[in-house]
Amino acid sequence: MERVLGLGVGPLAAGTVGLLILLKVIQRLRRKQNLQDKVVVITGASSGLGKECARVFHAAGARLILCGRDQKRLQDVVEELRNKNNNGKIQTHTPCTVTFDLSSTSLVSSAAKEILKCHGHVDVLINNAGISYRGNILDTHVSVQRDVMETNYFGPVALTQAILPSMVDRRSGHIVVISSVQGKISIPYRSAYAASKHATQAYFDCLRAEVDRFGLQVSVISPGYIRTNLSINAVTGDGSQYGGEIMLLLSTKLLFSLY
Ligand SMILES: NC(=O)C1=CN([C@@H]2O[C@H](COP(=O)(O)OP(=O)(O)OC[C@H]3O[C@@H](n4cnc5c(N)ncnc54)[C@H](OP(=O)(O)O)[C@@H]3O)[C@@H](O)[C@H]2O)C=CC1
Ligand SMILES: CCCCCCCCCCCCCCCC(=O)OCC(=O)COP(=O)(O)O
Repeated sequence: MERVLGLGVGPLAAGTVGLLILLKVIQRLRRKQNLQDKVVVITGASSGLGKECARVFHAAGARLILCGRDQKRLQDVVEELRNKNNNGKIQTHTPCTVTFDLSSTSLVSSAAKEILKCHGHVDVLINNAGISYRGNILDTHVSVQRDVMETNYFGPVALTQAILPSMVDRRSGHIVVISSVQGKISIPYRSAYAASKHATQAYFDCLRAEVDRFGLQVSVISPGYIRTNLSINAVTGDGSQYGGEIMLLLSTKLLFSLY
């Protein structure tokens, strides 16, 4: 009996592992298939995480709407994607662009109309754009606290609320927001940023609970540190740009040139 069991366990384990791998492959293929022709909006698509998302979703065949404040930078991303060779396996689409400043919430609703005009609806909204802040609370103007909140919190809220009714009407849509570990844990000298991400976490958690009945999905993504331009572009307590890594870069270059 033991020998029979012994003989049976090896093939059974191998078969199970094989089945699990097959399941994973099918799941991955289905996920990719699901993105074919889907209308995906990405804010902050000119740089960092947003640009990387654009590459991945474009390669999966999504119809992208790329957003940011600078048309030229967005157009550069569009050109990069158009020149990508995907071996013809997946049908890709040239992305549209919509340029607007998320911190001017009064402009967001007209931007949302422009977004909805591109393909008539939105399947996935990725609220990614954001800015960082570095400063001591004692030296930070309240206006800076407010500015960070406008971009990181009220901007995504306004855009989400402008797109949401069309998703509810279709009983379909996925809203994603890029928060941060700092949406869960606060660390010193990052008050405005951590506060904006905590607010983001709370708002989108509420939204998830409210729109589940319409079949809509809401995901809050909380990354740790990723090397992008975020730190360089951080605002400081007086509203000026931090640019810390540029200074580090310049001083290293200067040291090398002196040497
Ligand atoms: N990098 C990291 O370590 C982490 C980042 N995150 C989050 O990821 C998101 C993306 O950051 P990351 O890619 O790192 O940063 P980047 O600085 O590389 O990109 C930020 C993007 O946001 C856009 N943006 C900034 N301000 C505005 C505005 N007022 N209106 C419209 N667009 C704006 C920028 O576009 P443009 O300037 O052209 O308008 C740019 O495309 C942010 O929400 C950030 O908080 C979360 C955790 C870790
Ligand atoms: C047993 C004790 C455990 C204590 C754990 C404390 C862990 C604190 C971790 C804090 C991680 C923060 C990750 C932040 C991710 C993020 O949003 O990064 C971007 C920025 O913070 C903004 O960039 P900047 O470089 O300007 O800070």
